[in-house]
Amino acid sequence: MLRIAVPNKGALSELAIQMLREAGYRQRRDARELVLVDPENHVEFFYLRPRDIAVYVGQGSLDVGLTGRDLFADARVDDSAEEIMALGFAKSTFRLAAPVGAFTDAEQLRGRRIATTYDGLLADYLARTGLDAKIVHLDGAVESAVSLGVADAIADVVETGNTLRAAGMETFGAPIMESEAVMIGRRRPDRDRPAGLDVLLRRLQGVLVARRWAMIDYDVRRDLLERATAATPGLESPTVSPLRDESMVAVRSMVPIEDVHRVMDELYEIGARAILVSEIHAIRL
Ligand SMILES: Nc1ncnc2c1ncn2[C@@H]1O[C@H](COP(=O)(O)OP(=O)(O)OP(=O)(O)O)[C@@H](O)[C@H]1O
Ligand SMILES: O=P(O)(O)OC[C@H]1O[C@H](OP(=O)(O)OP(=O)(O)O)[C@H](O)[C@@H]1O
Ligand SMILES: [Mg+2]
Repeated sequence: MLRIAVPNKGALSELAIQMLREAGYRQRRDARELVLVDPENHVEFFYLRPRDIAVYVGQGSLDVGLTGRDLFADARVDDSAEEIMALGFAKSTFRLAAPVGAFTDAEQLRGRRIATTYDGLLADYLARTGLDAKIVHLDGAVESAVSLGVADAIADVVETGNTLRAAGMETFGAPIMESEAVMIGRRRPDRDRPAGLDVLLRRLQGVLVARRWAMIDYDVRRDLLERATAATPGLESPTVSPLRDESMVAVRSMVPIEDVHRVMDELYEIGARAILVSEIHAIRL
């Protein structure tokens, strides 16, 4: 049975569980459940602290796990585990920040104190850039570290920047890491690939595509077909079906969700009518 680690709380947990549900797996209903077996799919889910997931996968206790790229880097288990798929949610950047106006460049942190909950990630960054600074480890709410005098700057997760702004802080220097939820797995030869892993990855890939694409249908005059299908090339090639009115055809194609309205406008201009867009629930490419 494939053993999969899933975040049990925090920013990743609900979205990870939702994605696994969309991929057709059973998920726990009660937040106190620590283990859940999905016998039909031959997988077993272990609900663990997001920070610990890389440790379990790195040690080989579990086959794969959903975690954040930043948490994975922070755990420093790169020699035994690797990122196998980016999952497209919980996107954030890991950045340096300080009270507005305090610093403009990372170089200015030489000899200063930086507070973070991601010591490993920060230490690797400091080593990589040859910056000699002191790391102050905290457990959370690092935005208060500077005003309370335990650090000169912080290194933390930034999404909207609202938390920083509310604390009177700003980012400076280049981002240390672009993060998002990822699937990690133990490094091992292909022949030792655990059963069920390929199915899991194909299903998750399907969810990612279904989230990015919609289905578009429309009717158009045959003589306008070339122009219309140029606007809706789809993933492979649009389906064109005859209509009872032989001067017309029906077209069905996939279209990126962010382009839906622009494409509908374009099709209407070309002369297509009865343009309808529907959601894709699941897909296997
Ligand atoms: N506001 C956010 N937007 C997007 N991703 C986020 C956000 N906050 C945290 N994350 C991501 O979630 C993961 C860790 O967050 P989570 O809240 O689960 O842990 P934590 O904050 O370290 O722990 P805790 O909240 O229990 O102290 C990281 O991968 C991080 O990049
Ligand atoms: O840029 P923003 O959109 O404001 O998001 C970033 C904030 O979100 C996370 O905090 P979380 O809510 O997990 O609280 P925590 O400090 O307890 O981890 C992170 O640690 C930042 O503080
Ligand atoms: Mg948090």
